[in-house]
Amino acid sequence: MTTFNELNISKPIMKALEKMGFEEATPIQEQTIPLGMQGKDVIGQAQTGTGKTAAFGIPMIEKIDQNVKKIQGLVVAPTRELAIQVSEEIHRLGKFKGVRALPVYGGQHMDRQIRALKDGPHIVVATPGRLLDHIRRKTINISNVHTAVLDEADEMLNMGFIDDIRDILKSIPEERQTLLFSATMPKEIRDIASTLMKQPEEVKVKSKEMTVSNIAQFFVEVHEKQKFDTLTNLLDTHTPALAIIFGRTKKRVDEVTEGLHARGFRAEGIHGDLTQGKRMSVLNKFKTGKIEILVATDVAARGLDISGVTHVYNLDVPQDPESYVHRIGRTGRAGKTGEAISFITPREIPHLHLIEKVTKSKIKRLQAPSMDDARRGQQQITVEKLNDTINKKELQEYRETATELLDQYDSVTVVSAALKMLTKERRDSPVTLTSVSPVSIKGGKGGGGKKNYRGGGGGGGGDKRNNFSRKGKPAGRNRKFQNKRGSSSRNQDS
Ligand SMILES: Nc1ncnc2c1ncn2[C@@H]1O[C@H](COP(=O)(O)OP(=O)(O)OP(=O)(O)O)[C@@H](O)[C@H]1O
Ligand SMILES: [Mg+2]
Repeated sequence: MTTFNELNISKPIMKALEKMGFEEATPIQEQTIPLGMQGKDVIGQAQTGTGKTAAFGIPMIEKIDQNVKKIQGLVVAPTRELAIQVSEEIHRLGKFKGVRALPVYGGQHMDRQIRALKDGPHIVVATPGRLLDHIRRKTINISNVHTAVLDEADEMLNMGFIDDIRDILKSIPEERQTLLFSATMPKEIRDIASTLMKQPEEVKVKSKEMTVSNIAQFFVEVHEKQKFDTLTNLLDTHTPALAIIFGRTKKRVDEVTEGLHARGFRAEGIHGDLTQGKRMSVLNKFKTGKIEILVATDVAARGLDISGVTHVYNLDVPQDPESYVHRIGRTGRAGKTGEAISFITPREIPHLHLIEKVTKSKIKRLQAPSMDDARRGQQQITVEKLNDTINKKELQEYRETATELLDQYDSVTVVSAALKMLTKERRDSPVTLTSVSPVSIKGGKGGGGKKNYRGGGGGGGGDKRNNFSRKGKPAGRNRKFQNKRGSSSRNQDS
């Protein structure tokens, strides 16, 4: 157990860490912050939700001279939402040092971005495409950058951004420090990545599994045509506080969202075809609990840190094991628990075994719940509400009417009627989704570079200890904490 004090972190950042409620460093932080502060290039791999952002953020902020109004640190991340989130975390960490971070991403007005860039941020957190745009138009000056970070490096290289990343890094002085982080780092990608770095130190937090142990992993075997009914039965049985449902395509996400509305769920979809404004508003609604279900493509699979996500459903099994690791990693973060349930069609069972083998984790079979199970799940919520009301003991003014009712009917009838009134009635509107074809092992990713999984790809670091301690921040489901985070986080885009 290492406290941040022992890592020689400066006073203003210590103050920020205290404010954020971080008490001890996580294993990846403990191992990479000292290397980062020595100026070394680092490849850092650790499981999802174990604090990699602060692991690269802290050393980067330490090196910033806040009196120099030039971009000195650059973080590149694969999606817009992630760029915003990382920028916010850096803002929180660097606040007392006076370090300013700016997210720069596509879908935002160029003019506004250019103005914000002229304002002299110390750190820019960008998506690769938009950053290159600025570099080519000479509307960004990154010639003073001394620290560059590739967050979710494997994903960016996987997506074919390698040339873009090379071009970006070419615009930065060669004597820079380069940090590269992800929960997954297949060997091929690690080899490519290391060509961008100088004798990188590799830190892989040791663990048997690629996934954190606080995510309970299940699968249901289900035919394509039954997926939607099984999904709503599961939702009614599990009654998640916040759930993310991953679908394979944008169309799939739209159809599932519509279907969920038809059955009375508060759900919204997020994918790459939506306007940036819509993407942000959907995510904000989810973060603040205004909707309980986020239906998403893989655009939401990497890095997003939404506190209070209790369940992840893979309505369609992900194409590769890395994607599985990241998707399910949207729950079970910062030491909290979560559940991940993957829908597997009979033909996809071999693919499931491949995922188990590569991630070295056991995915347990779950019996698909029946309509009756779902109904009981919903009634259970009502019973909990009733229990709460009984415990509050503010029932005096209802007693007389209650007694009158009990003179007329037997008690089971009265309670049944009350339960019926209070329970969300299932709407069984028929929903038909357009079928997606099963994933096959040979399929690879969009026909592109097949990976050799035999080597095990490397277990994302795991902390057996998982000893997150966050002062005053309760663990487990907690909407209040969620709301607090959601509203306190500064959105520099608006
Ligand atoms: N030392 C710490 N103590 C308590 N909480 C922490 C600590 N470090 C990070 N956290 C919190 O843990 C959560 C997960 O952190 P972060 O998003 O950096 O994980 P990650 O390792 O980057 O995950 P992913 O692989 O999904 O991107 C965040 O809410 C973060 O604020
Ligand atoms: Mg991350």
